[in-house]
Amino acid sequence: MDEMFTKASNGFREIRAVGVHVKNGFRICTNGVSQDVNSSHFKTRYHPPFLPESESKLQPIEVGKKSAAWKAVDHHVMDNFIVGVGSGSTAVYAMERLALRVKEEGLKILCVPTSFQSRQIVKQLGLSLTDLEEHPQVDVAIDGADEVDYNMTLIKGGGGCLTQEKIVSSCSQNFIVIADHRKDSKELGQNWTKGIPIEVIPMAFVPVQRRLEKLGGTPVLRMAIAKAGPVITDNGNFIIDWKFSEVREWTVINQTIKMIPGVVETGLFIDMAKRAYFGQEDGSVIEKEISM
Ligand SMILES: O=C[C@H](O)[C@H](O)[C@H](O)COP(=O)(O)O
Repeated sequence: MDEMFTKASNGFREIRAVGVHVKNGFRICTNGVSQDVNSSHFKTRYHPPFLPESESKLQPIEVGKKSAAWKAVDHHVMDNFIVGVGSGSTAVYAMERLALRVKEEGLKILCVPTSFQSRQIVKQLGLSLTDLEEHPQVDVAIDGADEVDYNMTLIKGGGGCLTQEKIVSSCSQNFIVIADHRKDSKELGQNWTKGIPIEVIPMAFVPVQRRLEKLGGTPVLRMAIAKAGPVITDNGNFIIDWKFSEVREWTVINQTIKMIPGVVETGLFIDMAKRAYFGQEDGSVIEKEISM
């Protein structure tokens, strides 16, 4: 495993050396890959077309999601891998790509789902399911995000699946984020304005809301759309969306919120992802990696 990822990183570094000219902060390389020359973090752009031409009927945002998902699956999934499969609309494209690779290349992989949704899709696509009881160590987890800041701190849980997603990604040797370009922010809250999702035990939601109010910002109990009452998570809990008022020290905030009795998990993913793929509307993919 380690050797494989080292090889991949080395491959990127070799690419960096063949730059021919600089445009818009990217070093444009002879092989169609370009890299950021300004950032301390490592940033690569894969130029279109990445997807087959048949994808031209997709909406531009969907092209971005699908390009990012395919790139991540193609780069990071190998034969005999245990793969954590995320939740949400972008993760669906990753699962579809996994199914295609299983069919075309005969890959043998087992999928650990992160929600009822991803478990259903894995089954529908004929992929093989496993769980953390059978495989507590996952080779790679590939999942979407609601927002990703410059430091690769994430907000997740827009679809209410944060707790199982965080458990699976914490068991993964490699956690890869896939998203369309709208999720790529300098600071949290720049593009995602719905707040940080927090999963809470139902009987504790009022005391938790009060404690969150003392931290500043506005905690809002997430209400269901096609059901009376609140959203119920896959774990039978409620979600409070904490609309924060300012950029914070997220590690401290995360620890503070997690210490409130009744809080199950927060949608802040800190120091978990090292690499993110952001799909652009033209089908190109920008990869960001935090250098360790
Ligand atoms: O609870 C949902 C998950 O955290 C999703 O991964 C996240 O909301 C991103 O979803 P989408 O890919 O649909 O934007």
